[in-house]
Amino acid sequence: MSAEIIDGKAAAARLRARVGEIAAAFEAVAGRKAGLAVVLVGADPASSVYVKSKGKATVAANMASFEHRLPADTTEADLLALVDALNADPAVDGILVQLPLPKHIRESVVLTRIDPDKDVDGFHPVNAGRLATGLNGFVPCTPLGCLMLLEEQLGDLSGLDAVVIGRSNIVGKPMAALLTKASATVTVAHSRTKDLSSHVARADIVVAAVGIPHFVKGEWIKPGATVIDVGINRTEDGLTGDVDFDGAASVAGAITPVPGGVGPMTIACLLRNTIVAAHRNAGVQLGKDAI
Ligand SMILES: Nc1nc2c(c(=O)[nH]1)N[C@@H](CN(C=O)c1ccc(C(=O)N[C@@H](CCC(=O)O)C(=O)O)cc1)CN2
Repeated sequence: MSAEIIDGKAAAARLRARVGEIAAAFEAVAGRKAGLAVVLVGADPASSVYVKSKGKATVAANMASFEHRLPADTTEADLLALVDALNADPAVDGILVQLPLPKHIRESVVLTRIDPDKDVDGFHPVNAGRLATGLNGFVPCTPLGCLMLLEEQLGDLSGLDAVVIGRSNIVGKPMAALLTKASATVTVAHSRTKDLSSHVARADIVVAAVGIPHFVKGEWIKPGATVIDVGINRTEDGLTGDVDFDGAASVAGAITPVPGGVGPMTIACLLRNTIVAAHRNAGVQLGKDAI
């Protein structure tokens, strides 16, 4: 193995600590804690663990956590009523509805009901539009975490060739927008891309977000490239990413592991978005480069 292993756990711990400092200062000025409401419908085991981790991390970062666990047969109307109540609650700066939702609830209807200024997940079309047009809004946590890891690793990304594999609203599309904003030259590849390996072979940065274990082969990677693996696939062999880690690590310059790479950055960036939301909602100034 020649690649440097990018330690997402350590980067996330640093970001969480920084958010905690800013949140303590916010409380002193605003006279209240910043607040994050997390809503879980049903009892999917992985989602349940993520929601618990979010609550713990929120409290550890000096913010208030409001957890709402609803039964799996909750109606869409009842969930929307809860979102309306959270939108109107001045103690709540950020709202997150854990995905996936049960099949009888329309995800897009629920996500577009969240007040865009409390949408710390960055999934509302208003925030997607803000990101696409370079306006200030909330950026989805996983791609924001990937960008932070990339900038920590490489510094300025301008002029670099980047391939994003996957075009979901949650990761692929916002990741491509963030890399474009950082002046990288971006290719968005997906399941219908012809000759994917030739695109990957040109890339200085590869972001894999396809949801297929070991989909990206080591022999596709350009020597010295930086590889960001967003995949979290539960297989018989345990948790694996979308990249053939051993193969890619033997040629890449740097690579994120799974677990311990991008995943921990998702929750750290959620805290980051929440403290930013709190400052905006309370009209308290936050330095441009504070976080
Ligand atoms: N409303 C949202 N729903 C979902 C999101 C999201 O950002 N907003 N992302 C994922 C799940 N997720 C957070 O919600 C999440 C996924 C993974 C991790 C993480 O730290 N993973 C660890 C491994 C942990 C494990 O064993 O499962 C790692 O990669 O090291 C944190 C958060 C879908 N839903």
